[in-house]
Amino acid sequence: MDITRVAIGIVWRGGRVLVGRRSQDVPLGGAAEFPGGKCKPNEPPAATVVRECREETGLRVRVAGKRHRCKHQYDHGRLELHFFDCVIADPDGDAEPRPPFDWVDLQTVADLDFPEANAMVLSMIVGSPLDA
Ligand SMILES: Nc1nc2c([nH]c(=O)n2[C@@H]2O[C@H](COP(=O)(O)OP(=O)(O)OP(=O)(O)O)[C@@H](O)[C@H]2O)c(=O)[nH]1
Repeated sequence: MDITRVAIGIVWRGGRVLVGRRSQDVPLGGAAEFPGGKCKPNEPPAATVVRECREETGLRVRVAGKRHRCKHQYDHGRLELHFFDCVIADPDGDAEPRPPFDWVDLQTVADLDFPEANAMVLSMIVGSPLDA
């Protein structure tokens, strides 16, 4: 069965991370989400995450490191998810994300309703935040 590669960014700034909300008309509509999306054919996940963060939030990020990789079966398909820790590329520049994305502290993140596949990475980031 086909597996779709997805790259997701945990974008850090001052102990907070970027979180948005999926629109209602897509799979897992209304759930909280980190910026990210499907990899294009032959696109490395680390490149996807930079592209998707820019498209979705308007912010330029750089990858600080790999955080987690997992496979997950949803009703809408089987995914291979690549999670990356990211930071704002220009730390002195504008870091105001485009709505619905916003900077959210980890205590709040832990209480939000994310897609199932995020469960492991959520406990990882709460237990071991990136100092950025
Ligand atoms: N962006 C994002 N997607 C996530 C997260 N967790 C998670 O399971 N996913 C899943 O990963 C997949 C991402 O696909 P997407 O539909 O957002 O991708 P995309 O932006 O390329 O969409 P498009 O097909 O409309 O261009 C969805 O199935 C989504 O449910 C998350 O934290 N952020």
